[in-house]
Amino acid sequence: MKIAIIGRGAIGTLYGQLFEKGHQDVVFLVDADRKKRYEANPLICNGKPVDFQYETQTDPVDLLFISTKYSGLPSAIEQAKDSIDAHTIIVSALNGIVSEEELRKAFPKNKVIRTIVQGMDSTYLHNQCTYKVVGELLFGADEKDQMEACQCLEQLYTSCQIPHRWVEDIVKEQWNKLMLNCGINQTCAAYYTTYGGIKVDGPLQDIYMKAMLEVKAVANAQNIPITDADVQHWFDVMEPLSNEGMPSMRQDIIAHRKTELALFSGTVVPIAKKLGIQTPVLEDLARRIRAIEAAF
Ligand SMILES: NC(=O)C1=CN([C@@H]2O[C@H](COP(=O)(O)OP(=O)(O)OC[C@H]3O[C@@H](n4cnc5c(N)ncnc54)[C@H](OP(=O)(O)O)[C@@H]3O)[C@@H](O)[C@H]2O)C=CC1
Ligand SMILES: CC(C)(CO)C(=O)C(=O)O
Repeated sequence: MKIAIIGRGAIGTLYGQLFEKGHQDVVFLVDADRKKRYEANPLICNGKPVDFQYETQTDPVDLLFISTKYSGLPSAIEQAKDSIDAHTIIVSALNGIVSEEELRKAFPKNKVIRTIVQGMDSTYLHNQCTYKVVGELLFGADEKDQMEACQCLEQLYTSCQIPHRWVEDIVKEQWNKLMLNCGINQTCAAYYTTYGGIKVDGPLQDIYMKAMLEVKAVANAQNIPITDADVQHWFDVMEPLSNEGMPSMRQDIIAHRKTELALFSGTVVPIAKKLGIQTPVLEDLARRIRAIEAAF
Protein backbone atom coordinates (compact mmCIF):
# COMPACT_ATOMS: atom_id res chain seq x y z
CA MET A 1 0.00 0.00 0.00
CA LYS A 2 1.23 3.52 -0.68
CA ILE A 3 0.85 5.57 2.51
CA ALA A 4 1.39 9.29 3.06
CA ILE A 5 1.78 10.58 6.62
CA ILE A 6 1.46 14.25 7.51
CA GLY A 7 2.93 15.09 10.93
CA ARG A 8 6.28 13.59 11.89
CA GLY A 9 6.07 13.89 15.67
CA ALA A 10 5.41 11.34 18.43
CA ILE A 11 2.54 9.58 16.65
CA GLY A 12 3.64 10.00 13.01
CA THR A 13 7.11 8.61 13.73
CA LEU A 14 5.73 5.62 15.62
CA TYR A 15 3.21 4.66 12.91
CA GLY A 16 5.70 5.51 10.12
CA GLN A 17 8.07 2.94 11.58
CA LEU A 18 5.34 0.33 12.05
CA PHE A 19 4.11 0.76 8.45
CA GLU A 20 7.67 0.53 7.12
CA LYS A 21 8.38 -2.59 9.18
CA GLY A 22 5.23 -4.01 7.56
CA HIS A 23 6.83 -3.36 4.12
CA GLN A 24 4.47 -0.58 3.08
CA ASP A 25 5.55 2.24 0.78
CA VAL A 26 5.66 5.22 3.20
CA VAL A 27 6.24 8.89 2.39
CA PHE A 28 5.98 11.88 4.74
CA LEU A 29 4.28 14.84 3.06
CA VAL A 30 5.90 18.11 4.09
CA ASP A 31 6.23 21.70 2.92
CA ALA A 32 9.52 22.80 1.32
CA ASP A 33 10.89 24.28 4.57
CA ARG A 34 10.27 21.13 6.57
CA LYS A 35 11.76 18.99 3.75
CA LYS A 36 14.97 21.00 3.93
CA ARG A 37 15.03 20.95 7.74
CA TYR A 38 14.22 17.23 8.05
CA GLU A 39 16.75 16.17 5.42
CA ALA A 40 19.49 18.27 7.05
CA ASN A 41 18.83 16.95 10.60
CA PRO A 42 18.21 13.20 10.71
CA LEU A 43 15.43 12.04 12.97
CA ILE A 44 16.59 9.89 15.87
CA CYS A 45 14.10 7.33 17.14
CA ASN A 46 14.87 5.21 20.20
CA GLY A 47 18.53 6.19 19.82
CA LYS A 48 18.88 5.25 16.10
CA PRO A 49 18.74 7.45 12.98
CA VAL A 50 15.60 6.94 10.91
CA ASP A 51 15.68 7.42 7.16
CA PHE A 52 12.13 8.43 6.21
CA GLN A 53 11.30 9.70 2.72
CA TYR A 54 10.07 13.33 2.60
CA GLU A 55 8.16 14.78 -0.38
CA THR A 56 6.14 17.94 -0.97
CA GLN A 57 3.83 16.02 -3.29
CA THR A 58 3.39 12.45 -4.54
CA ASP A 59 1.19 10.34 -6.84
CA PRO A 60 -2.20 9.66 -5.23
CA VAL A 61 -1.76 7.46 -2.18
CA ASP A 62 -3.97 4.61 -0.94
CA LEU A 63 -3.93 5.87 2.66
CA LEU A 64 -3.45 9.38 4.05
CA PHE A 65 -2.58 9.24 7.78
CA ILE A 66 -2.74 12.61 9.53
CA SER A 67 -0.83 13.04 12.79
CA THR A 68 -0.30 16.76 13.26
CA LYS A 69 -1.55 18.59 16.33
CA TYR A 70 -4.93 20.33 15.79
CA SER A 71 -3.21 23.65 15.01
CA GLY A 72 -1.53 21.91 12.03
CA LEU A 73 -4.71 20.41 10.58
CA PRO A 74 -5.62 23.27 8.17
CA SER A 75 -2.12 23.27 6.65
CA ALA A 76 -2.13 19.45 6.52
CA ILE A 77 -5.38 19.59 4.53
CA GLU A 78 -3.79 22.03 2.05
CA GLN A 79 -0.66 19.89 1.90
CA ALA A 80 -2.66 16.71 1.11
CA LYS A 81 -4.74 18.09 -1.77
CA ASP A 82 -2.38 17.22 -4.63
CA SER A 83 -1.42 13.77 -3.32
CA ILE A 84 -4.79 12.08 -2.96
CA ASP A 85 -7.67 11.09 -5.25
CA ALA A 86 -11.16 9.71 -4.63
CA HIS A 87 -9.83 6.21 -3.78
CA THR A 88 -7.59 7.47 -0.93
CA ILE A 89 -8.72 6.37 2.55
CA ILE A 90 -8.11 9.07 5.17
CA VAL A 91 -7.31 8.42 8.83
CA SER A 92 -6.77 11.07 11.51
CA ALA A 93 -4.87 10.19 14.69
CA LEU A 94 -5.80 13.53 16.27
CA ASN A 95 -7.50 13.46 19.64
CA GLY A 96 -11.14 14.56 19.84
CA ILE A 97 -14.07 14.10 17.46
CA VAL A 98 -13.85 17.05 15.08
CA SER A 99 -10.82 16.35 12.88
CA GLU A 100 -12.75 13.67 10.97
CA GLU A 101 -15.63 16.12 10.46
CA GLU A 102 -13.26 18.77 9.10
CA LEU A 103 -11.57 16.22 6.82
CA ARG A 104 -14.95 15.05 5.51
CA LYS A 105 -15.83 18.66 4.65
CA ALA A 106 -12.49 19.18 2.92
CA PHE A 107 -12.53 15.85 1.06
CA PRO A 108 -16.20 14.90 0.48
CA LYS A 109 -15.35 12.17 -2.07
CA ASN A 110 -13.07 10.27 0.32
CA LYS A 111 -13.75 7.76 3.05
CA VAL A 112 -12.57 9.32 6.33
CA ILE A 113 -12.51 6.57 8.95
CA ARG A 114 -12.93 7.58 12.60
CA THR A 115 -9.85 6.52 14.59
CA ILE A 116 -8.41 6.72 18.10
CA VAL A 117 -4.79 6.10 19.01
CA GLN A 118 -4.11 5.42 22.67
CA GLY A 119 -1.91 3.83 25.26
CA MET A 120 1.43 4.64 23.64
CA ASP A 121 4.25 6.36 25.58
CA SER A 122 5.71 8.08 22.52
CA THR A 123 7.30 11.50 23.00
CA TYR A 124 8.95 13.80 20.47
CA LEU A 125 11.19 16.77 21.09
CA HIS A 126 13.82 18.45 18.92
CA ASN A 127 14.14 15.68 16.30
CA GLN A 128 14.25 12.93 18.93
CA CYS A 129 11.42 10.44 19.28
CA THR A 130 11.28 7.77 21.96
CA TYR A 131 8.77 5.07 22.77
CA LYS A 132 8.66 1.70 24.46
CA VAL A 133 4.92 1.01 24.32
CA VAL A 134 3.13 1.23 20.95
CA GLY A 135 -0.39 1.35 22.40
CA GLU A 136 -3.32 0.54 20.13
CA LEU A 137 -5.45 1.96 17.36
CA LEU A 138 -9.25 1.78 17.42
CA PHE A 139 -11.27 2.40 14.28
CA GLY A 140 -14.73 1.76 12.91
CA ALA A 141 -17.48 2.78 10.54
CA ASP A 142 -20.03 5.40 11.51
CA GLU A 143 -21.70 5.13 8.07
CA LYS A 144 -22.57 1.99 6.11
CA ASP A 145 -20.54 2.90 3.03
CA GLN A 146 -17.31 2.79 5.05
CA MET A 147 -17.19 -1.03 5.44
CA GLU A 148 -14.91 -1.66 2.45
CA ALA A 149 -12.42 0.96 3.67
CA CYS A 150 -12.53 -0.56 7.18
CA GLN A 151 -11.80 -4.02 5.73
CA CYS A 152 -8.84 -2.57 3.88
CA LEU A 153 -7.52 -0.97 7.11
CA GLU A 154 -8.08 -4.19 9.05
CA GLN A 155 -5.87 -6.05 6.54
CA LEU A 156 -3.23 -3.32 6.58
CA TYR A 157 -2.98 -3.09 10.40
CA THR A 158 -2.90 -6.90 10.69
CA SER A 159 -0.18 -7.28 8.08
CA CYS A 160 1.91 -4.56 9.80
CA GLN A 161 1.31 -6.15 13.25
CA ILE A 162 -0.13 -2.86 14.50
CA PRO A 163 -2.20 -3.50 17.65
CA HIS A 164 -5.71 -2.50 16.65
CA ARG A 165 -9.42 -3.07 17.25
CA TRP A 166 -12.20 -2.62 14.69
CA VAL A 167 -14.94 -1.49 17.07
CA GLU A 168 -18.71 -1.67 16.66
CA ASP A 169 -19.45 1.85 17.98
CA ILE A 170 -16.54 4.15 17.15
CA VAL A 171 -18.58 7.27 17.96
CA LYS A 172 -19.07 6.03 21.53
CA GLU A 173 -15.38 5.13 21.80
CA GLN A 174 -14.36 8.59 20.58
CA TRP A 175 -16.65 10.30 23.12
CA ASN A 176 -15.30 8.00 25.81
CA LYS A 177 -11.70 9.07 25.03
CA LEU A 178 -12.86 12.69 24.71
CA MET A 179 -14.30 12.40 28.23
CA LEU A 180 -10.89 11.33 29.58
CA ASN A 181 -9.04 14.08 27.66
CA CYS A 182 -11.47 16.77 28.87
CA GLY A 183 -10.88 15.60 32.44
CA ILE A 184 -7.25 14.67 32.77
CA ASN A 185 -5.60 16.79 30.06
CA GLN A 186 -7.45 19.96 30.99
CA THR A 187 -7.13 19.58 34.78
CA CYS A 188 -3.38 18.89 34.58
CA ALA A 189 -2.95 21.81 32.15
CA ALA A 190 -5.07 24.35 34.00
CA TYR A 191 -3.62 23.53 37.43
CA TYR A 192 0.03 22.95 36.38
CA THR A 193 0.01 19.42 37.71
CA THR A 194 1.02 15.87 36.75
CA TYR A 195 -0.83 12.55 36.99
CA GLY A 196 0.36 12.41 40.62
CA GLY A 197 -1.54 15.63 41.37
CA ILE A 198 -4.90 14.26 40.31
CA LYS A 199 -4.50 10.71 41.59
CA VAL A 200 -4.80 11.77 45.24
CA ASP A 201 -8.21 12.48 46.78
CA GLY A 202 -8.77 16.22 46.86
CA PRO A 203 -9.97 19.25 44.91
CA LEU A 204 -8.08 18.48 41.68
CA GLN A 205 -9.39 14.93 41.52
CA ASP A 206 -12.84 16.41 42.06
CA ILE A 207 -12.44 18.73 39.09
CA TYR A 208 -11.13 15.88 36.90
CA MET A 209 -14.15 13.77 37.88
CA LYS A 210 -16.72 16.57 37.45
CA ALA A 211 -15.32 17.50 34.03
CA MET A 212 -15.70 13.87 32.91
CA LEU A 213 -19.26 13.71 34.25
CA GLU A 214 -20.19 16.86 32.31
CA VAL A 215 -18.90 15.23 29.10
CA LYS A 216 -20.83 12.06 29.95
CA ALA A 217 -24.05 14.11 30.34
CA VAL A 218 -23.53 15.75 26.93
CA ALA A 219 -22.84 12.37 25.32
CA ASN A 220 -25.86 10.73 26.96
CA ALA A 221 -28.13 13.58 25.80
CA GLN A 222 -27.14 12.60 22.25
CA ASN A 223 -27.87 8.91 22.95
CA ILE A 224 -24.18 8.06 23.12
CA PRO A 225 -24.12 5.35 25.79
CA ILE A 226 -21.21 6.36 28.06
CA THR A 227 -21.73 4.80 31.49
CA ASP A 228 -20.47 5.30 35.06
CA ALA A 229 -18.42 2.13 34.47
CA ASP A 230 -16.63 3.96 31.61
CA VAL A 231 -15.78 6.81 34.01
CA GLN A 232 -14.50 4.34 36.61
CA HIS A 233 -12.51 2.51 33.91
CA TRP A 234 -10.46 5.66 33.21
CA PHE A 235 -9.70 6.06 36.92
CA ASP A 236 -8.37 2.47 36.90
CA VAL A 237 -6.34 3.04 33.70
CA MET A 238 -4.74 6.21 35.08
CA GLU A 239 -3.91 4.71 38.48
CA PRO A 240 -0.68 2.85 37.45
CA LEU A 241 0.71 5.80 35.44
CA SER A 242 3.80 7.39 36.94
CA ASN A 243 3.16 10.33 39.25
CA GLU A 244 5.61 12.48 37.25
CA GLY A 245 3.91 11.68 33.90
CA MET A 246 1.68 14.26 32.29
CA PRO A 247 -0.82 14.44 29.42
CA SER A 248 0.00 16.05 26.08
CA MET A 249 -1.81 19.30 26.91
CA ARG A 250 0.37 19.93 29.95
CA GLN A 251 3.44 19.20 27.79
CA ASP A 252 2.19 21.78 25.26
CA ILE A 253 1.91 24.37 28.04
CA ILE A 254 5.42 23.69 29.33
CA ALA A 255 6.74 24.10 25.76
CA HIS A 256 4.58 27.26 25.23
CA ARG A 257 2.82 25.59 22.29
CA LYS A 258 -0.80 26.35 21.44
CA THR A 259 -2.88 23.66 23.13
CA GLU A 260 -5.62 21.47 21.67
CA LEU A 261 -8.31 23.17 23.80
CA ALA A 262 -10.50 23.43 20.69
CA LEU A 263 -10.68 19.62 20.60
CA PHE A 264 -11.77 19.31 24.26
CA SER A 265 -13.89 21.95 26.10
CA GLY A 266 -13.85 23.89 22.82
CA THR A 267 -15.85 21.06 21.21
CA VAL A 268 -18.06 19.93 24.09
CA VAL A 269 -19.20 23.29 25.54
CA PRO A 270 -20.87 24.56 22.31
CA ILE A 271 -22.68 21.22 21.91
CA ALA A 272 -23.80 21.40 25.57
CA LYS A 273 -25.12 24.93 25.06
CA LYS A 274 -27.24 23.78 22.08
CA LEU A 275 -28.62 20.94 24.21
CA GLY A 276 -29.27 23.23 27.22
CA ILE A 277 -26.80 21.37 29.47
CA GLN A 278 -24.73 23.23 32.10
CA THR A 279 -20.95 22.69 31.90
CA PRO A 280 -19.45 25.03 34.55
CA VAL A 281 -16.33 22.91 35.17
CA LEU A 282 -15.45 22.52 31.47
CA GLU A 283 -15.98 26.27 30.97
CA ASP A 284 -13.82 27.18 33.96
CA LEU A 285 -11.03 24.87 32.75
CA ALA A 286 -11.21 26.49 29.30
CA ARG A 287 -10.96 30.00 30.81
CA ARG A 288 -7.90 29.02 32.82
CA ILE A 289 -6.17 27.37 29.86
CA ARG A 290 -6.88 30.38 27.58
CA ALA A 291 -5.37 32.67 30.24
CA ILE A 292 -2.24 30.51 30.44
CA GLU A 293 -1.92 30.54 26.62
CA ALA A 294 -2.40 34.31 26.51
CA ALA A 295 0.58 34.76 28.83
CA PHE A 296 3.04 32.77 26.62
N1 LIG B 1 1.58 11.67 21.67
C1 LIG B 1 0.68 10.83 22.12
O1 LIG B 1 0.97 9.92 22.91
C2 LIG B 1 -0.75 10.93 21.66
C3 LIG B 1 -1.15 11.90 20.77
N2 LIG B 1 -2.45 11.94 20.34
C4 LIG B 1 -2.89 12.96 19.40
O2 LIG B 1 -2.20 12.78 18.16
C5 LIG B 1 -2.01 14.04 17.51
C6 LIG B 1 -0.52 14.21 17.18
O3 LIG B 1 0.17 14.29 18.42
P1 LIG B 1 1.75 14.18 18.54
O4 LIG B 1 2.29 13.21 17.56
O5 LIG B 1 2.01 13.97 19.99
O6 LIG B 1 2.19 15.66 18.12
P2 LIG B 1 3.67 16.21 17.83
O7 LIG B 1 3.65 17.64 18.19
O8 LIG B 1 4.69 15.31 18.45
O9 LIG B 1 3.82 16.05 16.26
C7 LIG B 1 3.08 16.79 15.33
C8 LIG B 1 3.99 17.06 14.16
O10 LIG B 1 3.20 17.60 13.09
C9 LIG B 1 4.10 18.35 12.29
N3 LIG B 1 3.31 19.24 11.42
C10 LIG B 1 2.47 20.22 11.78
N4 LIG B 1 1.91 20.79 10.68
C11 LIG B 1 2.41 20.13 9.60
C12 LIG B 1 2.22 20.24 8.19
N5 LIG B 1 1.40 21.12 7.66
N6 LIG B 1 2.90 19.42 7.36
C13 LIG B 1 3.74 18.50 7.87
N7 LIG B 1 3.96 18.34 9.20
C14 LIG B 1 3.30 19.14 10.07
C15 LIG B 1 5.00 19.07 13.27
O11 LIG B 1 6.22 19.21 12.63
P3 LIG B 1 7.41 20.18 13.13
O12 LIG B 1 7.97 19.50 14.33
O13 LIG B 1 8.32 20.19 11.98
O14 LIG B 1 6.74 21.50 13.41
C16 LIG B 1 5.07 18.09 14.46
O15 LIG B 1 6.29 17.43 14.57
C17 LIG B 1 -2.56 15.10 18.47
O16 LIG B 1 -3.88 15.42 18.15
C18 LIG B 1 -2.52 14.39 19.83
O17 LIG B 1 -3.48 14.90 20.73
C19 LIG B 1 -3.37 11.02 20.76
C20 LIG B 1 -3.02 10.05 21.65
C21 LIG B 1 -1.70 9.91 22.19
C1 LIG C 1 -4.59 9.31 27.31
C2 LIG C 1 -3.75 10.55 27.48
C3 LIG C 1 -4.29 11.33 28.63
C4 LIG C 1 -2.41 10.01 27.80
O1 LIG C 1 -1.60 10.88 28.39
C5 LIG C 1 -3.79 11.37 26.22
O2 LIG C 1 -4.55 11.08 25.32
C6 LIG C 1 -2.98 12.60 26.04
O3 LIG C 1 -2.02 12.80 26.74
O4 LIG C 1 -3.36 13.38 25.14
